[in-house]
Amino acid sequence: MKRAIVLMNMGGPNNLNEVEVFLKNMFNDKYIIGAPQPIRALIAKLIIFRRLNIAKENYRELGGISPIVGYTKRLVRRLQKVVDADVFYEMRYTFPFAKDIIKKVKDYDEIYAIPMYPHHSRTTTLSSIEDFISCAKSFKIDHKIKTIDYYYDNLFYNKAIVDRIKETLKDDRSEDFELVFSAHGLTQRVIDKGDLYQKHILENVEFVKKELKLQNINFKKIDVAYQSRVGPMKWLQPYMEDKLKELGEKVIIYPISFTVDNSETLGELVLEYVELAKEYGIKDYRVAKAPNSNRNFIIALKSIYENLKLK
Ligand SMILES: C=CC1=C(C)c2cc3[nH]c(cc4nc(cc5[nH]c(cc1n2)c(C)c5CCC(=O)O)C(CCC(=O)O)=C4C)c(C)c3C=C
Ligand SMILES: [Fe+2]
Ligand SMILES: [Fe+2]
Repeated sequence: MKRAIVLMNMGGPNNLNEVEVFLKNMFNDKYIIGAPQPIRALIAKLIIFRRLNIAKENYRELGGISPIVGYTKRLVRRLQKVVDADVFYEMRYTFPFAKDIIKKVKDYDEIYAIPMYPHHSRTTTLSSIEDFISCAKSFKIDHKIKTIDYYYDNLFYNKAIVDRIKETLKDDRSEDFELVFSAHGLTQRVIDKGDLYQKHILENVEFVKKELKLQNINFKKIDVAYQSRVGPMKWLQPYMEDKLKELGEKVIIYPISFTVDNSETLGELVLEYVELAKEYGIKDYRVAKAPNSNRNFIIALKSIYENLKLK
């Protein structure tokens, strides 16, 4: 029996020339911009016109490549060591696309497509799964695919988060710090139409709180805020920019939407918001790493795969 695991993520530019392709593919996704064609293509053009140079500058500061690429490749190598399947990754908006990986795995007996999104959203999980399955259909192998909608309730995934928070705290007293879970934002409109993302984020926070309590780690205060707002629409609130104003002198931010570090974590949270934090009088501002190749996260992915095998 030949099995393949395919980790599915959003992607990020592999070099500065790919920034435009990344944004173009993202904003032409009907799950990201809800408007019908040709209005969607027009909106996409407009956003790219306004955003391309800012985005390029952000990626230049990160070394000309999205951090998502390296962290994903490393995760693939680490997972490969503990499973009886060949591990691949594919990206929704940048190379390697679903079609590139489907070509490699088409002769496998079973294909386990695991989203790198722990929370369900139509804009991320559904978009990736639908794209992967539709591509598999064109190769007549869609019946081989098993997938999962969300796993924010997985114990080992939550333990990985607590590991990262502890690493960020180092030997300092948790009671002196405020912990803020930063989630990637989404327009309020998408949520009002029934998207599960915010519900899953808030439930995830409760799972982490439970694990923190079990490990006897108590923070001064625990909060949730939303980052990465783009455009004039109303997004999920509170916005991270506003939340930072309310905080005390010692803060740990945990990037809860992500399983691997990317431009939103190492760029926006680490490089951009640190400036705002200084301005608002935060003296000790720390950002936790995403799970990446954390031991407990590898166990989580392995357990998701093993459970899917039984289905
Ligand atoms: C309408 C716009 C966007 C929606 C909706 C959205 C949802 C969403 N995105 C992620 C995860 C990531 N987003 C990343 C980058 C990014 N996202 C948007 C816009 C929307 N995201 C933009 C314009 C960008 C590019 C960066 C910028 O110009 O500011 C990334 C990082 C990719 C990388 O290169 O490292 C991730 C990851 C989630 C989880 C989500 C909804 C749940
Ligand atoms: Fe995004
Ligand atoms: Fe952003």
